[in-house]
Amino acid sequence: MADSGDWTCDANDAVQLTLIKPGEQKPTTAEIFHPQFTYPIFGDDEQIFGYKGLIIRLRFATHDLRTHVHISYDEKFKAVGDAAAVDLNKTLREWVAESAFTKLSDYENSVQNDPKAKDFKPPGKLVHSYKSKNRNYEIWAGSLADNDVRSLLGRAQVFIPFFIEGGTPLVLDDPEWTLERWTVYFVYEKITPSTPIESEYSFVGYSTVYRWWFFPEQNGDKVVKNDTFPYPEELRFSQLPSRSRIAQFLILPPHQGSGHGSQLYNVIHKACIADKTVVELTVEDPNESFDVLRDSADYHNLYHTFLDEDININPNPYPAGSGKRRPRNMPTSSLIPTQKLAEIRTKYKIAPTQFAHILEMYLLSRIPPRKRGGANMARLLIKKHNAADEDDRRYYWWRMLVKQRLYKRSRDILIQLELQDRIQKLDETVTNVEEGYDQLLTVFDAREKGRATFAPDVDSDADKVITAEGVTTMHALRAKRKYAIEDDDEDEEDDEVELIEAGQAAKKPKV
Ligand SMILES: CC(=O)SCCNC(=O)CCNC(=O)[C@H](O)C(C)(C)COP(=O)(O)OP(=O)(O)OC[C@H]1O[C@@H](n2cnc3c(N)ncnc32)[C@H](O)[C@@H]1OP(=O)(O)O
Repeated sequence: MADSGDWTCDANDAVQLTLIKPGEQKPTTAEIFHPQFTYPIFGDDEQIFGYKGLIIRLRFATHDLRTHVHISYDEKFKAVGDAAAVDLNKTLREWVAESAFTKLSDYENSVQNDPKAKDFKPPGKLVHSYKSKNRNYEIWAGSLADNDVRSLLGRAQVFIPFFIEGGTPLVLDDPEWTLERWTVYFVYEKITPSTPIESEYSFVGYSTVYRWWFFPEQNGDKVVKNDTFPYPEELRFSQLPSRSRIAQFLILPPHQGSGHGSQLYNVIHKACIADKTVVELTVEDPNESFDVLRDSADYHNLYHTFLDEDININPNPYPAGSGKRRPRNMPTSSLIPTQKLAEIRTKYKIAPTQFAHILEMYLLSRIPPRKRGGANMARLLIKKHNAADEDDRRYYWWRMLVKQRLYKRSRDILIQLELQDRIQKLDETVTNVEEGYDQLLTVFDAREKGRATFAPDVDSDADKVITAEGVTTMHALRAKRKYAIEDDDEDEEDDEVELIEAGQAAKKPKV
């Protein structure tokens, strides 16, 4: 039997994703890129056995994403006993629609001579237009109950196993009342066609958002009603109070890092704010890159409101003459304007934990860096809220506020620790949180000083940031980013928060 190493190839290299459009004589390649993951399709090792020179090319038409699968190789392993080459057609059929397994010439012909392409418009309604790097983009949105939205999403979902870790494609043949809960946003570049038959639209990315039942807080007595079930026709699930929940969010690799993710997130966020039935925007199992995008967008959206409302930590929360001894309870509502903050959160429809992160980041930004942590810490440990300098006191209270939130969310874990260990664990975690915020703030504040818009201005070179160490890039800062706490703002009640060791990055697999 041949050495298996010779017959095994890296699935991420073997799979090529290609966007194609009509050319002079035959279709040409607009973009070509490789997947980030293939483990859902080919297994954890992301290896394919049984081929030499294997190329699995998935072609997508730039406008409507009609798909084609083409497999080519130099040699295929002849089965010996149980050892046989992976059955690629069978494996891929679980992920790609049957219509993609046609003759290449038929597929190319359908792209090259599609009479509808030149009039193609993305399904749904145009909800936003913007420019990035002097190119024009549009965001369209439609209900999943719309056939055209559903069929385009069906094709776009092929990208999920390749780019969204743990993501699963949506079931598209659910009953209409449940499809109505979903809105799909498509991002397209609007191009100038180079041939008369080419479409003006070229796919960039998409997101799916669904309405998630929100149980309103009951004031007073709860009343059990004897209403009829099923509910009357007029009661639409799409009109009941709900949270909006982002489920899938993808910008294709050739377009990443150009601000499209931020534009798309802001459009979804604005739609939530405008919709009276939506209480808040939440996200299903965000990954770390999505968290950065969301933190960045939410920080910039809230920054000016916090500034206008002069949100800051009150360095003197205790009434004058109350003595040196600190009362047992945290004076939270004297430290920060809790009522006003609750109003801001409700207005912007940001989920509680996410709002707390942004607020903590903002409050930290109001304390001069030289007053935070480091050499100052030893003095602060002794002086605490009695420190002479008000920024020292603010920093002390900032740490206490973060500890308070962490403690509330991690109480079940923390109470199992000895008091000293508990204190130490909380302290380490706050330091870790602060470090993560600090790195983000370097970038966010640099951007705020330069410009400040609701929707991010994506035309300038925001990737370069000046820090104490000189000019660095977003990428370098991102690499240093730490997630100190694993938490999920959407499931406040039953969520277990894990305090993790400093320097350990939390990964949240999507399930
Ligand atoms: C709910 C979910 O589906 S979670 C899964 C999210 N999707 C994926 O991970 C699929 C693959 N990746 C992507 O689709 C994209 O890279 C996204 C959606 C994560 C980001 O979209 P982009 O268009 O590249 O983001 P955009 O250029 O708008 O940048 C937004 C911010 O996030 C930061 N960012 C972008 N990509 C990354 C990344 N890979 N890691 C960390 N930060 C990132 C940017 O620096 C930027 O910060 P700034 O606003 O302060 O400048």
